[in-house]
Amino acid sequence: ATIRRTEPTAGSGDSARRFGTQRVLVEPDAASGVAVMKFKNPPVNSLSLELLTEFIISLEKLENDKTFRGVILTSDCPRVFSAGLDLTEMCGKNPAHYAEYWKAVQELWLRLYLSNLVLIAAINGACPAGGCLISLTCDYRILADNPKYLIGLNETLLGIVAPFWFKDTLVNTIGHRASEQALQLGLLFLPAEALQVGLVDQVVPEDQVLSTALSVMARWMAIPDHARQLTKNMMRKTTVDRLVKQRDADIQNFVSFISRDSIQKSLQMYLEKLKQKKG
Ligand SMILES: CC/C=C\C/C=C\C/C=C/C=C/CC(=O)SCCNC(=O)CCNC(=O)[C@H](O)C(C)(C)COP(=O)(O)OP(=O)(O)OC[C@H]1O[C@@H](n2cnc3c(N)ncnc32)[C@H](O)[C@@H]1OP(=O)(O)O
Repeated sequence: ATIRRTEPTAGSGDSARRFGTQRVLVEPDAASGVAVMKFKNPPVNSLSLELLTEFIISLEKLENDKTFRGVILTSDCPRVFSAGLDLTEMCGKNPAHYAEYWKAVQELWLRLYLSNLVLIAAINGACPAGGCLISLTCDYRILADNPKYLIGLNETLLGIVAPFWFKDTLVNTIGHRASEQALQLGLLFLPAEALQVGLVDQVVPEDQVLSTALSVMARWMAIPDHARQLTKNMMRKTTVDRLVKQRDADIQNFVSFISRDSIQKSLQMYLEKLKQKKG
């Protein structure tokens, strides 16, 4: 993927020179040190290998540019933040592909979860499974108050199982008992329920998600970076190390689990159901 610069937005000067890749738009504002990263992989921002790769490249570019201290993650696709992992990457492929794909999923989580940036999820659409995981890696989550925008780790509804580091991320956010129930039942929470259980930090009207994210960002960026980053690291490093210590085993575990005929069948059936739903 190549990073492309696009023309500055009207009346904004250099600080808003947008850049990004085909599937990840980056709207940087150097003056405030905040960049907005938008997933743009229509129709539902499914986390394809390409999107994961482009996301990692764009995130790394922002992390390496000391101008930026905070990033807001949001969607350029209407009604959907992200539909989660791209199911077509996990069925009908070969073990080598599954391994490559899962390594990219791990990489995205590792980079986001321990990022030195302030990360705020401006959730402007449905946020199941992998989409929910991305929002959980952020420091703060704002969800649009729309009953269609469900959020949760619903893997069991597909007949699959969220891996331990998905589980750990959820437990770190909503606690063990709430996670135990949410994961086993594959719960997708309504905005008010997500707020109540602590899955999101704020629920606001749809047209206030981004402005709210910007004002929350200002509050987080008022904290001296070094102190905040060391504190974030203290809170999250044990969780991250659990995966780092067994990354290859986790990949092998994924490949053997996802390659099972029974799992392939349930993923195919789930995809078919998604397509019938429209018919
Ligand atoms: C012990 C454990 C060991 C190892 C680990 C084992 C297993 C791995 C664990 C995996 C973790 C997985 C996490 C995941 O993210 S799996 C993906 C789960 N995602 C979902 O369940 C969401 C499915 N999608 C939806 O619910 C809806 O699409 C929606 C609410 C997001 C949006 O609804 P819309 O009505 O707006 O859009 P649709 O008509 O449903 O979809 C449009 C289009 O997109 C296709 N599509 C939707 N979601 C996905 C997806 N996740 N991947 C690929 N494609 C997707 C859908 O089929 C439609 O396609 P067509 O236009 O009909 O071609």
